[in-house]
Amino acid sequence: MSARVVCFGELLLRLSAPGRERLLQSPALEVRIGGAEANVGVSLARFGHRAAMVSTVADNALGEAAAGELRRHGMDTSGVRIAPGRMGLYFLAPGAIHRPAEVLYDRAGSAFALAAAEAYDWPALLDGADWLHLSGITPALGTNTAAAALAAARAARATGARVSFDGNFRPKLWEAWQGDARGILSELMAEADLLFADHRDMGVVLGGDYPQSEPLARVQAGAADAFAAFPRLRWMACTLRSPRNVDHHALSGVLVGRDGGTALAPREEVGPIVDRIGGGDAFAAGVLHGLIHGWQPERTIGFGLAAGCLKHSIPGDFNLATVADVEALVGEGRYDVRR
Ligand SMILES: O=C(O)C(=O)C[C@H](O)[C@H](O)CO
Repeated sequence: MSARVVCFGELLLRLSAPGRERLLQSPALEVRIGGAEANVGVSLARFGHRAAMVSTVADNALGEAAAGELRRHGMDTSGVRIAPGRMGLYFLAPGAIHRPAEVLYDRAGSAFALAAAEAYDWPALLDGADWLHLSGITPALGTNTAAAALAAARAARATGARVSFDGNFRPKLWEAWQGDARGILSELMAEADLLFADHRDMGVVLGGDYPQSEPLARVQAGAADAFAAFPRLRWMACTLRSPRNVDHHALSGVLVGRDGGTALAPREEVGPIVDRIGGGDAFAAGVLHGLIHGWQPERTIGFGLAAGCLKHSIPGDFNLATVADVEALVGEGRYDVRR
């Protein structure tokens, strides 16, 4: 079964230090294309869905390369606008062992951030869409993108498409313009059918405090608050991440339904990590894939977690795993050489 999924967000160039170096430790930076919503779209395209990107890129070679990279991985970019301005950048030092990864954004005033909400013709862009996927990064970029994200979500409701929203709270971006994260994120979450968020996101948005010591109980308490606050919401999902160190994490996944039913994917040891950026987006694409297929919650969350784990083995922001790769990890003989 293939669905049409429209993803709306900024395309970024990621400039990372080679290997495990610190930024500019040597005079080289590796360039990749990323962006949380595009990462979800590429993964869904690899899973066989009709994934379409809606964005605005700069009218220069960098913008063309970013859109081209999505096409290379099977996304429809006919909804990507080209406008004067610059591409957003982020610099990454991936860290190692006890030195955490560092992200430095350089995206203020990008062509995407400057695009007015009215630049997007949502009824046309969402024509035939089964799902719209958004994240909390887009509204964190300023008033234009916050208005555009809300217009997209409301248009999706009007056309009958479901809305998937990943909280992706990025404090540095909200602080840069003193945006009202709580008010804006809660307006967006109110439109969502599916929310990727944990108790920390719910703390930011609803002000809740989750003193439970057990991680699953905290997530369930956050989910209960989300379902009470947002009547449209049907599912909430998140990963539970326990870092052993920067290069090795234990990951599990949780999917909570409005009826309170909780499906838990058992913990996986993930390490040594090759590249964790985009792991949450790969998980989101995996969960969406399961929901599109109408799978039972246990199968859906198992697939989502396996997709997220596989991303940690792949350099760059995109999860290039196929359905067969993910199913091989969920199944027997997961580490056999495939020949
Ligand atoms: O951090 C951002 O805003 C990005 O979109 C870059 C990465 O692709 C993203 O964080 C991965 O989820």
